[in-house]
Amino acid sequence: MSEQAYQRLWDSSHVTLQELLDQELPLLEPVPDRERQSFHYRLSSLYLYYLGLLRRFDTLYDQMVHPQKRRLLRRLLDGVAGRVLELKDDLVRTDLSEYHCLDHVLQDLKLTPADLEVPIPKYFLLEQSTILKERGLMLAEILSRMGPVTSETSFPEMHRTTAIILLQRAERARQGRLRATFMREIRKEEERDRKIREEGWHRFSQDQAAIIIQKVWKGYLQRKRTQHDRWTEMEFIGMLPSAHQVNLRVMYQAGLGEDIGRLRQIEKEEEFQVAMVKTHDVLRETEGPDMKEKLKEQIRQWFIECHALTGRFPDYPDESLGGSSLIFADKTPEQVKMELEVQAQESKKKNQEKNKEKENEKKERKQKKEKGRKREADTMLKTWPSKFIPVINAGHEEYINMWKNQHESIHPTQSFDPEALRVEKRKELEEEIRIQVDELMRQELKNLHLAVDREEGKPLKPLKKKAGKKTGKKKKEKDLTPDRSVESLLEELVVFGFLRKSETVTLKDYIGDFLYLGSTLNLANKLPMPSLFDIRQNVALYGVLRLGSPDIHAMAPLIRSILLVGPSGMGKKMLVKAVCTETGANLFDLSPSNLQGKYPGKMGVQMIVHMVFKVARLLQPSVIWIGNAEKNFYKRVPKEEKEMDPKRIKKDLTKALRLLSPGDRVMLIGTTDQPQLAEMKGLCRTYERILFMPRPDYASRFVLWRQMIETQGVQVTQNLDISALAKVSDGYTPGHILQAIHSVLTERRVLQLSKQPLVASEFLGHLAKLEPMYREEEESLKDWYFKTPLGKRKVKFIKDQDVEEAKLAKERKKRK
Ligand SMILES: Nc1ncnc2c1ncn2[C@@H]1O[C@H](COP(=O)(O)OP(=O)(O)OP(=O)(O)O)[C@@H](O)[C@H]1O
Repeated sequence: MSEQAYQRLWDSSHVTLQELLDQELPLLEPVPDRERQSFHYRLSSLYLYYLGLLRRFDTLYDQMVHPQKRRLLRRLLDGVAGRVLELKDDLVRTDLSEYHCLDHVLQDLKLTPADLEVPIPKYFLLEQSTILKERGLMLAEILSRMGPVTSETSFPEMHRTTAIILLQRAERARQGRLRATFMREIRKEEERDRKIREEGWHRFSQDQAAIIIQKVWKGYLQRKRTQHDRWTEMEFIGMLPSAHQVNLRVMYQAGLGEDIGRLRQIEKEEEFQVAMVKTHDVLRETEGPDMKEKLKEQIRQWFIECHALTGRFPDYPDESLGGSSLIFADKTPEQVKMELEVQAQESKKKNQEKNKEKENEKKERKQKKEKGRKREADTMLKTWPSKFIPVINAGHEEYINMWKNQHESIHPTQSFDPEALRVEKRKELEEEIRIQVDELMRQELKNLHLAVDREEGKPLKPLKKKAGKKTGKKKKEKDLTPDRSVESLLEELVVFGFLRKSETVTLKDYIGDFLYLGSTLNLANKLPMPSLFDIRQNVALYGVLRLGSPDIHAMAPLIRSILLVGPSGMGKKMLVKAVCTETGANLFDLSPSNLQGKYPGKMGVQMIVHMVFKVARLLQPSVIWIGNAEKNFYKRVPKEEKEMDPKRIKKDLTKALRLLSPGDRVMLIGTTDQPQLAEMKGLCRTYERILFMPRPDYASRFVLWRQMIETQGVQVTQNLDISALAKVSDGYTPGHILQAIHSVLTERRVLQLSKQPLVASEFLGHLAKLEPMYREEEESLKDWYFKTPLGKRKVKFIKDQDVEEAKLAKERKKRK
């Protein structure tokens, strides 16, 4: 795509953005609970539109070359991503569930399930590629120093004689097979000769022979042609995948174009960086002295005017209040003075009021609890004020003022706009000079106070105590390793196996389809179970988008931990690895089994938790993974695990988690397949979001079979009935399906495929050997989920709805 095409895409994106911003205000108005459905619909459509915008801004930021436009695009991209996260939060509160059935909204907006996929901004990895490489090298170096890895890669030892016997046996078998084939051929030939001898050759005339050959050949040709026509027609109507040779070339060319675009970006960015420094220096030299003098003159004028009006020189505004910039905010000197005094008085009043409020609050809380139940019946739904809308709005305005409809003719080489750069740098310089001038003028004013008013100038007290108190409430973490470098801590964590090298798995590799009947099930008052698509989407939202960018993390609703709950083989570990791959995060392993025998005692646990969280924060983004998370919260520790003492980490973990604040891109991800064994309160308090993963449905199983077979390098043909496989594998997890595929598609079987096509029945034997997930197991997991805080609220909501519907039905009957 050319730069002009990207500009057009940008222009059209802002038309959509404008429409969305217009829809934002009405959302802030509270809506009664009975309008929940329409409120949910509005939220969902906004969410879907923002997702579309996120996709577009990602493409634009990835491909546009102009450095100034890219800076704005980055802000817009982060803003929209943050807004998506906020809307997701609102959706969870409205739906009382982590999963949302948006099929009807998709249908109304003429979108496809692919539009619901959460795009992962490409810059997450591209812009930190060097850091990631360095980190990878450091890890590899530490691992290599530790010596060869033991158990995992080593093979079972075999005695020499046994090995020779094995080889001999294999060789004799090979020779035997060859001889058998040879003998079969000889026997066939003998048979043929015998038949000819007995029956004699059938003599054809030349014409007869020609006709027979033509008949066979023409038949063969026609069959081939018909088959080819049939395939092309099937391809045309989308019943068969199209031949991929064409796609590969096109894809390769597109990829090449994108890479060239990125190289041009780097070139233009470097040019822009040099120009920024140069412009700043030039402006400071040419306009700086004038600016300084002018500013001094204006401030002096303000001193004099104030003195003439109030009889004394004013107090200089403190730097924390904006210094002299406060003076030039289109206000008279009296107004400024009044405002400053009022602020000082207000802060005093507020302190007094606070004490009173605290007492009142206690009383109110009691009353509220009583009223709570009554009020719940007529709750009001509304979205929380957004932190990202102001960012998006500012970006939108900047676009309208500077970049709207700018076509290639204005910046043919995609170099920066020097005039815009000068305006920006001038503002920066003004601010810089203002701070210097403020210092000087503060001194001058002090002298004036002494000389004329004969008093010491009182510096205005900044109103920062309030803010200080708030942050002061949070306990500061005690550094248990103040004298150790990050490198040494890192090395220790690697040596003890707490910091691991994560496998490269992308989120796209997590196969799973959309739930197409969600709203229909909802209408029938049946609770739809989440699909694998929903799970992938939630992991992208909670894990990837939050950890990928510091700007998004700092402002988005804070989520420090998630818990993946599902039967074994559902891909929980795979998702943890995918989060690490997509964001370049470090993977720390604090699973109970990994802690066993390491860092004993109370102090030991405290130290390891401290070290992990400290390094995770310093080298963010980081994922701290706890496998079998239920063990940390066991209701009763099993006898065989008493020695492991899995609960010892619980306290320190919760404490360390609480200390994570916005901007600390560290996420705790727990995985468990037996949450029932844990005590609910502790588990739900530690893990803020619980993502339930039930067994895959038919649609997901269908794509799982197809894609997993294809990733083994096997083209799925019509001989393989995937639908039948999807049907019979109900109850099996993706892990099971993968296992069955691995058992069937051995190297030998893959080589035979051209002669002996793959059929569904081959998989059945292997599948039957695996233990499926039984209904009781699934029911018990579901029961557990509906006892979690969010699950409980959902169940209660459905019950209330049922009661209301029953009432309405009764009333209707009475009226009849
Ligand atoms: N949706 C999926 N798409 C592709 N592969 C999957 C999917 N789900 C699971 N797998 C594969 O199945 C195998 C088992 O997955 P994984 O070990 O992540 O499951 P798990 O839920 O963590 O199991 P456990 O609870 O036993 O630890 C892995 O090889 C993984 O790649």
